Amino acid sequence: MGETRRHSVDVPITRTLVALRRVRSLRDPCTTSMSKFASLLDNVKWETGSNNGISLQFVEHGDDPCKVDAGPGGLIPFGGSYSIMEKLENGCDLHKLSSKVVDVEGDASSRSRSPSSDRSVKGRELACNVPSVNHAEEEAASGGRYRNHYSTKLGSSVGEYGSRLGSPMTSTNHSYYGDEDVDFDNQSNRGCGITYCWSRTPRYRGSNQSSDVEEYPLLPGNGNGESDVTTPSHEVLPRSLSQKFRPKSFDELVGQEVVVKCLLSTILRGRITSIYLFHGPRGTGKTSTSKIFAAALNCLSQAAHSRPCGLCSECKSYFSGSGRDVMEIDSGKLNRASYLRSLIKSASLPPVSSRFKVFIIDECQLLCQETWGTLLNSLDNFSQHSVFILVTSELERLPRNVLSRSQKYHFSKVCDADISNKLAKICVEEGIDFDQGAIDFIASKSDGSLRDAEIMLDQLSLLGKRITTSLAYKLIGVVSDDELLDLLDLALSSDTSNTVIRARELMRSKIDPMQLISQLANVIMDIIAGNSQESSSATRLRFLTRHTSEEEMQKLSNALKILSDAEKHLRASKNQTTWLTVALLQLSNTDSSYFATNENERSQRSKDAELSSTSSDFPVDVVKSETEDCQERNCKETVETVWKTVTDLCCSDSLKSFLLKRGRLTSLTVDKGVAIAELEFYTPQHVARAEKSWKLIADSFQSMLG
Ligand SMILES: Nc1ncnc2c1ncn2[C@@H]1O[C@H](COP(=O)(O)OP(=O)(O)OP(=O)(O)O)[C@@H](O)[C@H]1O
Ligand SMILES: [Zn+2]
Repeated sequence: MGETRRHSVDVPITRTLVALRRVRSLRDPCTTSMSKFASLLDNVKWETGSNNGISLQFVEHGDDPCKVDAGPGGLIPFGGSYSIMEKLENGCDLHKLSSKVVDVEGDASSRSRSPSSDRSVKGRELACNVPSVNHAEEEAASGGRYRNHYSTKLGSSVGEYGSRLGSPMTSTNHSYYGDEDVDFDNQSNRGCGITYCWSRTPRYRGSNQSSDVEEYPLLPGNGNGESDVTTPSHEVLPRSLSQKFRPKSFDELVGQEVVVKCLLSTILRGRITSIYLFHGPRGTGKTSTSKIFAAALNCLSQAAHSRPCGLCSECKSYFSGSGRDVMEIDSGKLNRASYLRSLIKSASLPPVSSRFKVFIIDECQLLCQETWGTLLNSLDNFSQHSVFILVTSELERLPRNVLSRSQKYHFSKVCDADISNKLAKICVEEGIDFDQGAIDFIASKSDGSLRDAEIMLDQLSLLGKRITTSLAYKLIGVVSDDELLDLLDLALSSDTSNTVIRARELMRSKIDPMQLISQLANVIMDIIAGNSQESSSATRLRFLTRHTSEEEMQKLSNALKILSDAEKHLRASKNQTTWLTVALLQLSNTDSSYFATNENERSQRSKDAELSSTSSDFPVDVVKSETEDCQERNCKETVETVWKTVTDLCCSDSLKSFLLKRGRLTSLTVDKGVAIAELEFYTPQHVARAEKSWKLIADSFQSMLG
């Protein structure tokens, strides 16, 4: 015991630790939907490394262990009438048209329903505004056909945009889908960043484009000093299912019943306030709702509950993109002083031709403090007819005084069943063949975001085949429930080597550790909650029959605890594959002491960890000295588990029992593909014996670490 020797042996590993890299989780709100599929590519890249190694260090127990260091336009208003747009399309000179636009504006502002001519309107009341257009007549003339038109198209016209039941738009109107293009186009054209909503085309910016907002004041050309630029039109087709199926009426919004009810009631009662704040998770319909609400505010339909009707002149001009009183504001640009000034000026003027001038500020969390301050200070100067709709998915980033002055609407995650229904409808409309299981699976993986679900469906539909569950599994990069249950079964049955083999197989080829852990946790929760009985596969039934006893249920709930603790641990770890494997090997325990919660145990472990951390200098992802977090929790037990696994994996029984009896693992360090294991033995003889078998021991470590 007095003598201490340490031996370091480098053993090449043939592969890198595949799972060191993490694919962003499907549940990560910042994840763009396309990136969810990156795991497929990642796996390809990560198969190639071969220059890694395991280093084993043999140390005899001793008082003085000697250390061996190994290194490791303005609202470019549309001309206001189709005649002008047509002229523009035909190559007419824009500048010559400006006087015509003013004329049109003049007409518009003299209409009896225009609030600009009704300065006595108090508050923001809707009810008294009688449309100058005979709505019933108009409906008879054009709209009566509208719904029928849609229903005849349903399911029959794949690829024909706008063929949507209940939509306020005509099927030939493509503009709705184009608005995202418009924004993009604005940016690429250095435009002012403000667009009319639902516009049909990217905006014409005039011949001398400039990013200076003063050249594109937010003022329409209605005699109030507002700008008069119109745009030529070209059709913009939807680029994705989610663009194509953006809801255009309250009816079409999925899963936001409370919000819809409140907003409809607001419209019915005519109690319109000046700031609305739509917040909630991404892809749940906030932006769509802001547009629908903006349209509804100006809709001329007598039947308030059916606003926006899609048929009146206001709706038509809005949906066609020629409306001038609803503006989408680019939050980034609004931080510019000149741009902000223009907006404030515009908001203080009455609408051009509609009841309300609506400013939709999407991603408003991007506004800086000064911008908020200026906006709020100017509120009193704003027209009674200016309405702001703020949209954000990061409520916590908004100043408190903004929150307190807004009417807030929370958009909740859309439930899986609603998402499934919507996807199924889209498939029927688009003529896409699908398995219900695949649709349900997509819904369950979209974390309440209908947009994410639609994007997944879109991508699967590109394969041109029937959308099956296994196709969905492959594309989304997750493992099937059956595979999960198999793995869980092995882990719960203490089948160490097969657990390790199966887990590594899955993580190598299909899924990253964070995702695997979250899927395992979900499957366990389903089983505990008894949600898994319907349409159970043979594997599931087998699993259920094997794990029904009270003790098994206890194991499952401990497993859940272990996995949830391990997930936190994994987040901070560079070697996720190893630690997930270690966590899996703990699942067969009937107590959840692996990640102990007991304070005494914790502090004892902490001491152990500190002690052991003095025996190595490797500043990396290491059991003993990794992070305070790790030290606090479970270093000792983790090391013990790793050691047990490694010995279990030894192919020689005598070596296995020798290692278990005479030696122990004191630390394991993994850094940049190099693993360093530090072993202790009772006597120099044991060290010598272990040295003779170093290759076998290294092999076991290699199997364990992948
Ligand atoms: N509640 C919903 N009802 C119907 N469609 C929805 C809903 N939520 C999202 N969608 C679909 O997702 C697309 C994007 O929705 P939208 O832009 O309104 O979401 P969002 O909540 O504003 O997202 P973000 O916060 O990322 O801007 C829509 O075009 C639509 O196809
Ligand atoms: Zn209308």
